[in-house]
Amino acid sequence: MNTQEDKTAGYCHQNIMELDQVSFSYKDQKVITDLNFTAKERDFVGIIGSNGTGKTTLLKMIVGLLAPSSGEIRLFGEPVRKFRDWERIGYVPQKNSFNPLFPATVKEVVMSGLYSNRKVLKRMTQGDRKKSEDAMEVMRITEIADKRIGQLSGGQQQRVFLARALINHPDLLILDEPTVGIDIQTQTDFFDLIFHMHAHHQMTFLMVSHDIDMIENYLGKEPKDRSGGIKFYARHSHDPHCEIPDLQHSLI
Ligand SMILES: Nc1ncnc2c1ncn2[C@@H]1O[C@H](COP(=O)(O)OP(=O)(O)OP(=O)(O)O)[C@@H](O)[C@H]1O
Repeated sequence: MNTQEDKTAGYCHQNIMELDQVSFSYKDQKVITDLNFTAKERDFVGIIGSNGTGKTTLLKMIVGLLAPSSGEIRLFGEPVRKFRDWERIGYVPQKNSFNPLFPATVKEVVMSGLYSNRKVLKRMTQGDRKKSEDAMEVMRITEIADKRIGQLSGGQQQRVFLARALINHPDLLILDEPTVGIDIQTQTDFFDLIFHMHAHHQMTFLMVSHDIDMIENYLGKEPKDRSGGIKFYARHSHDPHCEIPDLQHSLI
């Protein structure tokens, strides 16, 4: 018989992202072969591998930008090709960089996260504005909200993309080498912030990184799984009551 604690633990450990015998080829070049892995709710998964092992390709498949050649990927239990609940997912792709002449402001880029992934533009509500203000405050970009994105430094731009990914309070945050081109202090602040979010929020993270020291410090020295050239490091955060503080909590 299940105790209340078992039920709570089950609720906190749902499968968020499953790779089931996933393979991928670009034309004749086989990049990923029979990959299996499951990320559970509140896992922080670090994905490590040499250049060209297919990490970015894997993330693109997970967010539905590429389809596997064979096998299946499931998000929240549903095959990606049928998945429609994209607001539950935040994605920060690799090496975002804007043409300096790109006219959008920081605020506009952050707010565009509300309409990501196939959602038709609609009128801005008071609630939307509040979400945007919260996300900018968490990423400490409120002061530069009216600046043009193309005029910011690489580190500031990265914070803007993170705010954009966070605006819908995603259950799953997917980051592709988020600290490339960012100075050491900003990298440290960034990792402190996302590790804090992992520890205190009901969020799951998938992060590709070449920063093996940072991965090992937070996720341990032994990968949970490996396949081809890709290693998956993982750490689970879990409190017995599965409480969800609001996003502003991350400021503290
Ligand atoms: N659009 C594409 N068309 C053809 N081949 C591609 C394409 N994108 C990537 N590749 C090839 O697929 C392989 C895997 O690329 P991918 O970018 O997924 O690797 P990665 O592990 O993310 O590498 P890195 O650590 O350098 O970012 C590489 O050999 C790359 O050249």
